[in-house]
Amino acid sequence: MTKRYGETVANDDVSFAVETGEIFGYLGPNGAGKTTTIRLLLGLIKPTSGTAEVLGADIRDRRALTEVKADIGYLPDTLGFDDRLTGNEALDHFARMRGDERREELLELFHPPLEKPIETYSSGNRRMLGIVQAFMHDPDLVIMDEPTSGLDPLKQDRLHKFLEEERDAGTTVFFSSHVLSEVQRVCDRVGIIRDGELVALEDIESLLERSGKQVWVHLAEPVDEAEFLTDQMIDVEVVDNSVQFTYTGDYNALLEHLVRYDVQNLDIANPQLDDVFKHYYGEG
Ligand SMILES: Nc1ncnc2c1ncn2[C@@H]1O[C@H](COP(=O)(O)OP(=O)(O)OP(=O)(O)O)[C@@H](O)[C@H]1O
Repeated sequence: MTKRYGETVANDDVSFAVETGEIFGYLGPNGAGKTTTIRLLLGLIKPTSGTAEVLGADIRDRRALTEVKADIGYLPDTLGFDDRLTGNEALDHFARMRGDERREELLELFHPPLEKPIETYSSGNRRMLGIVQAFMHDPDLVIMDEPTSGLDPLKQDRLHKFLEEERDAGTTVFFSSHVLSEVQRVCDRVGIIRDGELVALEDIESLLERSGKQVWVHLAEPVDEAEFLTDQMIDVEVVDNSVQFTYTGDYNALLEHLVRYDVQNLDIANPQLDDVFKHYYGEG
């Protein structure tokens, strides 16, 4: 799909598939184009060119999309509730449109103050009401725009566990985020969007694997950069006797290289998604 706003290409020929029963993370910084994709998928805006299918319905086919929406849950970035309603009244409103067979069960996990008007809610309480609303009709597919924003760490954790349970029960989850650690923790696959373009589309494991190892070495003597560094070491930082780098080459070659030095301390770890992310968003 492509979506233009005048000169701005908010989505530039974005193409991906989300498999049934997976948690797909849609990652990118502010303004990258995540909300645009989500609004396109829900038929709230029209693509400039291209199209997509959601649960078999073409997003340009209003009638087909309306039919499948009974099986879709949607958590928007800003909730379109009438603020004068109480939480209960808002949920009643959505229940009349789509059903609410899981309402009570969800309210045990996420419990906004239902008797109060929404205009008095904190952002976390708004988000919780939105989560209950998105799941209470037991949808097959849930699309969420930054679902954890505004939630405290315990509630975030609760949502992550809940999403994993839903996925295990067969629900398909698509959510956008700019929080790398949450995508790394809960998602099966990730699409990374930058300036409207999809720059990576992979399962988390292979994204991390392809991204090498994070190595930290402390030598007995100051590091002689000219002698020590090889082409397979990238993002190098040298401070006195210590050197830190991302290693992308053959592991045996690294070990053979290191035995030539008096190594006092060594740490080799998988990169965090943050480090991977820097490759896509860092300068150059
Ligand atoms: N209605 C609009 N009119 C003009 N430009 C828009 C409109 N909606 C979005 N844009 C532009 O499209 C680009 C992508 O915006 P979008 O909201 O999709 O990003 P995002 O990744 O969801 O960002 P955030 O994380 O801040 O919500 C931005 O440059 C934004 O300014």
